[in-house]
Amino acid sequence: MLSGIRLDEVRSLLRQLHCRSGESPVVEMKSKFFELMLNIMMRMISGKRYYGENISGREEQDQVQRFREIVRETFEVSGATNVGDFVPIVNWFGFLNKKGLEKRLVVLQEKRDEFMQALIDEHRSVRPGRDEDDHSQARRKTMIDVLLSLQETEAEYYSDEIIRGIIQVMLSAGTDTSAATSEWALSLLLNNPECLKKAQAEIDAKIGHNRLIEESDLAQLPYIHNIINETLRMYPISPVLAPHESSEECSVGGFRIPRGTMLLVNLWALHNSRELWVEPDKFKPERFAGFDVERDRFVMMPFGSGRRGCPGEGLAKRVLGLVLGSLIQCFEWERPGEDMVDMTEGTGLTMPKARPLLAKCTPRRSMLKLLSQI
Ligand code: HEM
Repeated sequence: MLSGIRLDEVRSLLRQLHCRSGESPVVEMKSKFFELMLNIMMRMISGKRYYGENISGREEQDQVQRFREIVRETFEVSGATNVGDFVPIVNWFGFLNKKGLEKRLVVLQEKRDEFMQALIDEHRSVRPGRDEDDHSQARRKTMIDVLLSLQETEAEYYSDEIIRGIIQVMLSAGTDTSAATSEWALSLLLNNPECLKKAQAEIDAKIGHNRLIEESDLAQLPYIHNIINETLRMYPISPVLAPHESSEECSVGGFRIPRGTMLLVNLWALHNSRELWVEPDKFKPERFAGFDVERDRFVMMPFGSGRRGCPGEGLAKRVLGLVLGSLIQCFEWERPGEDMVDMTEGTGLTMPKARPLLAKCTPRRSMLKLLSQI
């Protein structure tokens, strides 16, 4: 669903990277991935893009500025881990600080609500015409349109408040996560050029140079999947998953867990354990060739597991495959100098790289004709 939007946005990134003639070949990729994921998500939600080309008009510019401001503040506030959430006694000492953060969150939530409500109202006033044929309706239908149709039949559940909540959770859980994973993956490939060559060879053999990769090609590109899995194993975006709470008293690994206890799963330790993985600190996408999703379910779970596992897993894997596959198909990627890419982990809501990735990007000769046509 909405795969045309994802393809269009990835092609816009390819165009940007190609049309840099005269500029340095070294590109800062962190912001490129983040803006790409935000554009993909907002176009699927509302049909609008807020970064890059094709943004014109005074009113549109104002809306863009407001959206970017909200995004900046959201990630700034959510990146500020509040230690008191995990160790409540700290709140006794940092009471004033906590109040300050809470106040910022309340003000930010008001701004977000106002922005999202305006989008919902706009969609409500221009619903896809009932006299349009099925094909053009499907083309124009955004997630807000779908949620508003559900509101017509299940008004109590699909209230505007719930729709605003769904938009917000998709933006905060579904953009930074995919952007950061793309950045870790490309960084790992720059440090392991033999894996990059192998991925390129797979794409050349299965897709060739006469057309660009599409999502439907991903099933034929197992090595790209292996790269994504290996990246998520080594650099899981939520290293301790989201905090869970026992709804009943239970037992975990022989320990009695009272009802209402916060439980953090140390995913990073599981993914990097020497007992479970051979040479866990080495980037070896090949290790996933014989991976059995069912058998190895609790050894590798970058998207969590069970009822509260990530509902965006399928979408994330499709987007990551399309983005990485397209970048590898169209460009040669190298480190800007002799030094290895610094893989130090930073702090934040989703585990970011401490230093944004700089990469040398040159269009592949065999892809120049196609790149000049997009
Ligand atoms: C590489 C990309 C992504 C990774 C690694 C990831 C990972 C995770 C993890 C680890 C959790 C917590 C699961 C748990 O505690 O058991 C989670 C929750 C969630 N994710 Fe993702 N995610 C990604 C992309 C997405 C996308 C694209 C969306 C939406 C379109 C999304 C929506 C959500 C939501 C709504 C939750 C909360 C689920 C709940 O609490 O019931 N995620 N994700």
